Amino acid sequence: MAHAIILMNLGTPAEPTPSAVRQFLREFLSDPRVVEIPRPVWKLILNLFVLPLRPARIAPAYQEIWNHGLDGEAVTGSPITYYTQRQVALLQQRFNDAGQRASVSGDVQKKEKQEIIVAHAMTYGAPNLADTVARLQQDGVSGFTVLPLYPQYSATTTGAIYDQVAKIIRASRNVPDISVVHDYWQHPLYIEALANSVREHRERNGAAEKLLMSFHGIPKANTRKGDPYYQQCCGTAERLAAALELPRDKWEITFQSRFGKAEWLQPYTDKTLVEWGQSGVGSVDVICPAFAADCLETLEEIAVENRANFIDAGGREYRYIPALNARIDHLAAIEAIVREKMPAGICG
Ligand SMILES: C=CC1=C(C)c2cc3[nH]c(cc4nc(cc5[nH]c(cc1n2)c(C)c5CCC(=O)O)C(CCC(=O)O)=C4C)c(C)c3C=C
Ligand SMILES: [Fe+2]
Ligand SMILES: [Fe+2]
Repeated sequence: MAHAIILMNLGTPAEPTPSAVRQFLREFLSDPRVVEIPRPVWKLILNLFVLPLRPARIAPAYQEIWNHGLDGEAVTGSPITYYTQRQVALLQQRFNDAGQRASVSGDVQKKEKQEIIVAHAMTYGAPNLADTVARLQQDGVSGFTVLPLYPQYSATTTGAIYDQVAKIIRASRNVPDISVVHDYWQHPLYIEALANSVREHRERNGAAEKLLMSFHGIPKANTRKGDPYYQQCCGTAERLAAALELPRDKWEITFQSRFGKAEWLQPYTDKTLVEWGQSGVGSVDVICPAFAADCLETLEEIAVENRANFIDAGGREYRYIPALNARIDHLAAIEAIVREKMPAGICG
């Protein structure tokens, strides 16, 4: 008997080409969890405007981040996949080491010990969750703990993963023993890892005048309808600021990656940086706590596009603090979050 931990993130195109980006966006943007516009209207917009035009515009940005790492990391392929695979390998190692320690100390009888297998899946693109679960079942896995790598719950991200789990359950006669972590926006080890990353960054570069915490946005209407994402982002930001003992005028929370014409969560990251540059803020550190791995939205939109927004508006120094990626304290947080969700009695 074995138990599997599946780390999930959003996904990415198979290649940085317009046709692969189109294929990825078609799957992603067809999910009613992501875009809530009535289906017939959205289908028209998607097929007439978004899919014919956006891939050619976005593919060059994907080309820039492909094989691109921060701090000298030798990233291959799309960074989000690379870092998720690193997280899988390091988490597997942690469970193997813990299992070995338990065997040596005699805590676990050999016959009781369950093998823990760590894998990853992407909500869109490859590898998908259904194929991953089926493959693991063939390898003898009977129980699953799914960790959406989204610290803050949103129906657009974590909700979409619950849908995919529900689909697997609906299609099963002997339904798998499967549980999903709902959120971890206030987990002390997650907050500690974020705070450590800011502290280390400041030790190397000095502290900027302001710390900007930029979260991926969602439409404002989703919050009005009950999506807790906004409140959870604010909760993470306040806890991070408290851990760093930052006075309120030294940090700000903003929302990035607006898509379409509707109003999204505010303040917007790009507008804030322009305002700061124009109003004499000289230096800014930017962290993106909602992203467990660096990806297009951090490496391009934050580290490149928004740097230009700030500098062009008069800002002097702009520093992006990398996502938690494969940091040891991030893996410690992930391990703790998963262990808290795993059924009692499973050890590894
Ligand atoms: C259309 C609406 C979108 C919503 C709602 C949305 C929410 C959301 N997304 C992430 C995390 C990521 N998004 C990424 C890329 C991306 N996101 C959207 C749109 C929405 N996201 C698009 C169209 C794209 C693709 C790029 C583009 O065309 O602009 C990624 C990066 C993937 C990669 O390949 O690197 C991540 C990660 C969160 C956390 C979130 C809501 C909380
Ligand atoms: Fe997104
Ligand atoms: Fe974006």
